[in-house]
Amino acid sequence: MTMRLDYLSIFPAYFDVLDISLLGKAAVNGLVEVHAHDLRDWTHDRHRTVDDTPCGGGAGMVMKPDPWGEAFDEIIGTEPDSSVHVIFPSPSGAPFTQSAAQELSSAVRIVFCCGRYEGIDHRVIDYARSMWTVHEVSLGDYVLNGGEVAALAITEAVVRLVPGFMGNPESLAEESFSAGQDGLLEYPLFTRPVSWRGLDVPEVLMSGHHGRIAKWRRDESVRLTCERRPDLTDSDFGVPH
Ligand SMILES: CN1CCN(Cc2ccc(Cn3ccc4ccc(-c5n[nH]c(N)c5C#N)cc43)cc2)CC1
Repeated sequence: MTMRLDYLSIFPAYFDVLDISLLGKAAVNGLVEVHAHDLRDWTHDRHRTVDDTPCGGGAGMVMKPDPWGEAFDEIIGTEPDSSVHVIFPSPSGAPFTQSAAQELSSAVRIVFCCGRYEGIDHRVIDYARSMWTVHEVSLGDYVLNGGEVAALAITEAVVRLVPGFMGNPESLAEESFSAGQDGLLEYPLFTRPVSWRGLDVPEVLMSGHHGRIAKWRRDESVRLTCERRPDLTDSDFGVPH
């Protein structure tokens, strides 16, 4: 089943990068189909205007609803369809998580609505909710200038989970935030040479003793998680929930 990805933005060139690397290969293999659209193609004035001043006053500009509505009609259609997932990256969105990426990896169609300025007229989101499955998501607690970078990050997190995308699906099982790791951060990784600029690979990893190696890796994951992500640990026992 091919996953269709659409990107609506006033900077559609952001998504040219999706033609390279693994994502480009997935497109070639027919796993994903990528379409980037310039929102200004649905404006009708000489200046191709997409923004206006905020009702009620305030700083900056707000994206007008009209171009979004006309773009939706042409790109998605005018009939409700809950199988279409419409993603609005937003600083006020719910934190995007690995489980959200996992859920979206089985979607047949995802449309990314990349806002700019101070954001998109809220009626656009309300309309989309009346038609499709809408996700207002945030990458994290820092401010970006628009939704494009978030759309690229979410795309990579989702598409790499699509069956057939990753050459070695086993590598997905051992990742941070994936269910199999009990919510722990990944342990430190090493490869050859064994000694590099006076720094050596931990001896246990060269011992060939799989039990000791597994214990060292688990201990390192717990240590790192307690140090860097106490929010993921249970303070009573120092281990993840
Ligand atoms: C009255 N004030 C009240 C505070 N706001 C705050 C504000 C609103 C928009 C923008 C710029 N912008 C426009 C579209 C858009 C989408 C995503 C993101 C985004 N930022 N950080 C993430 N993790 C993001 C994601 N994902 C930013 C975006 C910046 C700051 C301004 C108006």
